[in-house]
Amino acid sequence: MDGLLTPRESAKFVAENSRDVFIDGGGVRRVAELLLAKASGPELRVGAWKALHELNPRAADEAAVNWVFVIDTLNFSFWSEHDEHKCLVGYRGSTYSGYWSLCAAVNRALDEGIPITSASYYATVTLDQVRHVLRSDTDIPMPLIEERHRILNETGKILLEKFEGSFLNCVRKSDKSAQKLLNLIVESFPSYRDVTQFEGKRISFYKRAQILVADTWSVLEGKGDGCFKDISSITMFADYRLPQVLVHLGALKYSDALLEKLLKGEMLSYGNRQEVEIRGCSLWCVELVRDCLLELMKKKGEKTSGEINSILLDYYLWDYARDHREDMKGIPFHRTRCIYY
Ligand SMILES: Nc1nc2c(c(CN[C@H]3C=C[C@H](O)[C@@H]3O)cn2[C@@H]2O[C@H](COP(=O)(O)O)[C@@H](O)[C@H]2O)c(=O)[nH]1
Repeated sequence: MDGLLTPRESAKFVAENSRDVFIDGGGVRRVAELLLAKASGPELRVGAWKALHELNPRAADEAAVNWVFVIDTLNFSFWSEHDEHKCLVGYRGSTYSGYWSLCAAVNRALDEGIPITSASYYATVTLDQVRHVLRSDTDIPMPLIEERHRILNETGKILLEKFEGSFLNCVRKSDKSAQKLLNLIVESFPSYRDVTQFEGKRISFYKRAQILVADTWSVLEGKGDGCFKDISSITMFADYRLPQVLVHLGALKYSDALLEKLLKGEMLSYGNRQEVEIRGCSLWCVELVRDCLLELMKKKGEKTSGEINSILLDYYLWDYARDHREDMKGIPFHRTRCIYY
């Protein structure tokens, strides 16, 4: 698309023109120092994706890649009106909420013999079948079920038409370039086109397309088809959890007016100026944290097993948000109901 800024360019432009969201330099450094202590630990490496998360596939084969594809095709909008009443999915003795409830539901379906990760199935799956696959153990269903059904049909049909029904074929058309794969995803699959306007410019965050590239890199353990030479060009994923944890850690600040609005639980529509500022400043904030962390590591002479990139920082901060839900209760996340994040 002509004149469309990349996610990194978009984030920089938004951060430079933001009125209600601010990056705090001291907070950025404190987050970098928090991460420095973890730099040589088990979390900040590609293997953590499997080691730390029991629902993620163990394998690095075609089926695992197609699991990632259907998960990230549905990886959006899990928040509920009231946090105490939400969709929950019980699976193999544990109960999962939010993003993990999606993974649990998909794994439960596979255990039940429902081929939910096969394009030939979800290209024509019915709404009732999707309701069954994503069913909640509470009376609160997973949000946007109808949209999830529409997107499954749309995406499945395209995967069959263009990539013989397997996302691995799409990966193999990317010449092991993360950026080529990112562009192939947004050109081929409409629901991944996370683009909007800000101050008269066309901007992109591509949250689900970027996390799809990242999760493909992770499930393939950064090897073989997943050995993307430019994986570090992928930025963090502009969702609704990262801004919350960045505010909690003091790296991001909201104006009083915006904070008041979020504390009241007011919805922000997709593409609204304040919603764009939250997403853009969060993305740019993580880029600054990464730069600061790499600087600190150089000074300290810290060596790590692989390159620290924005994906690994994002994964760590997202997991941190999950593990510190109680501590973060006073910090509101922004409520946007959409299919993009
Ligand atoms: N920025 C960022 N956003 C992420 C993820 C993930 C899942 N990735 C994990 C899976 C394997 C890896 O090890 C990652 O740890 C989901 N989301 C987004 O969060 C929101 C759901 O939040 P909650 O309601 O609390 O479950 C929703 O917008 C969803 O799209 C991430 O990693 N980064």
